[in-house]
Amino acid sequence: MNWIDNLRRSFFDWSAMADVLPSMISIGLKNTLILAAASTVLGVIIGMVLAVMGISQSRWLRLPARIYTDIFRGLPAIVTILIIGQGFARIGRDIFGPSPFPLGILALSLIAGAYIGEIFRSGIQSVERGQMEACRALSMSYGQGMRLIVIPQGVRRVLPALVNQFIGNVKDSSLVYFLGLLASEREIFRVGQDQAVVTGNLSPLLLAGVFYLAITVPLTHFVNHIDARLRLGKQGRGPGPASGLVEVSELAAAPSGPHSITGVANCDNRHFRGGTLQIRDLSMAYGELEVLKGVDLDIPAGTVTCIIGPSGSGKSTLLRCMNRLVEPKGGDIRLDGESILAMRPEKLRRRVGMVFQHFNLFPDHTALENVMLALTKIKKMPRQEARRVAEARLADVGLAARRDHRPAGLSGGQQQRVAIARALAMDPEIILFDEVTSALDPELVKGVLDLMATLGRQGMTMAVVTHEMGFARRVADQVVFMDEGRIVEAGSPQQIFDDPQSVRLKRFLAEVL
Ligand SMILES: Nc1ncnc2c1ncn2[C@@H]1O[C@H](COP(=O)(O)OP(=O)(O)OP(=O)(O)O)[C@@H](O)[C@H]1O
Repeated sequence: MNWIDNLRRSFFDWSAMADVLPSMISIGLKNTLILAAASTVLGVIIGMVLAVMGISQSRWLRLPARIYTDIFRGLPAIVTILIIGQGFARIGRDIFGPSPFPLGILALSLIAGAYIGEIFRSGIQSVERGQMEACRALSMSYGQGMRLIVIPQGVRRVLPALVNQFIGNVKDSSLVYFLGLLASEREIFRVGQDQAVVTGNLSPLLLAGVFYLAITVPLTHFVNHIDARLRLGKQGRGPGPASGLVEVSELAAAPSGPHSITGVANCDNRHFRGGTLQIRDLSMAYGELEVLKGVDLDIPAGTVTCIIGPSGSGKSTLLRCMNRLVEPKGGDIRLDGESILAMRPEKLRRRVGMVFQHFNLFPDHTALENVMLALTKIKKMPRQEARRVAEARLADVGLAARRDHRPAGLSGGQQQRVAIARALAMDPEIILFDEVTSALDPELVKGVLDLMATLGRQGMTMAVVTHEMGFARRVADQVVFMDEGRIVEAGSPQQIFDDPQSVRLKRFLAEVL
């Protein structure tokens, strides 16, 4: 059993470990943490700049970011550390004095920055486009949308990868000893190695290994825990997302009865001040593709206009022109007589709200926070007042009890009703609904349509792109049939559904009814 004895002497010399332990903690651990933390912080700053440059529209910003990343990711860490630490030693001495420690931090930061930049860039680009659309529809500028929603969401998504990078820096910090650190600047590895030379065995290095693991393993698990917490949030009181049928029975059991949404009784007396839209000779193209070709349409105040037509006929594009999520190529749209093309888009979108097919709720925010966000950040409402308004709007859509739930904890129908509450909270004169029930399971469609019908009765001006012909027939004041970028027919539901004139509309109705 000689080899067991050898192993024990090499790795488990307890007295050698005990001797090195104090300097391992007071010198090695301290310096390793300083190197790793400082280079991660600097790396995050460099990485954030690189990420913003990397997603910029300008290739003159993208190109240097790309070159930087390729160089510092491509070089082995030790090469960068030696080039920076020794190549710039004189400048380093002039700036920082004799210690190579700051240059070591700089070298680690430059390496980390390249990786962190890529992490941030992919995180930001992984945020769905709909999130920015929702921000813009809530009258945020591009910068506000990035700052308040897209970047925080992207960063949260890459939190585990960032911590991996910190762990990488903890490990890479062991390479800085090549620069010839002063005794008091040694990191964990160097302290262990020096002592290993003195004792003639590897026990101090084994202890160094244990120190590295003691830093990195708990950190990984802690971050996984935080990540799960951030993703799912604190689930609010009451049941989680129940089956669709449970939700339907919840709605039916609500105080105001099955034909309106919970709490709508509270706002049945409400009357919206709807605005008027006049669309004249509107055209719009995506590059060469002409999508709208001279559209004329009047949407009177307090009325519901349903826009129907085959896929690709330009319905969503027409809607998006009304709040300038896309810019028309020609023609004009007037809101209460004033051309929307002359307005600042953010100002226009306060007056013209929008609800999307895929809800586009902010996943890191509870239902209440989703509704409050634009009130506090855009309308600059005091928090207490914003909270009161948001609670009232959530009650209007029957979701008072679920205000502390995040979108992931709500059914599709509930998410869509939160999205409607979010649009309503801004007090718009007009709301645009873009196929808002198309992504919902069949049993949840009715709750959302009933809510929209109630809003229509209360005088909200609404433009609704829909495939729900029953809803259009029942609720619309006018129905507009579009095909190939033109309005082919418009009229009352009776005219459109019972007495279609054009061959195209007859064929469309034969397909869908
Ligand atoms: N961002 C875009 N870039 C390029 N083309 C687009 C874009 N968005 C839409 N289109 C094209 O414009 C045309 C009209 O699209 P639009 O979404 O307005 O139609 P729609 O009637 O709403 O269709 P659907 O009912 O399928 O949503 C389609 O041919 C579509 O492929």
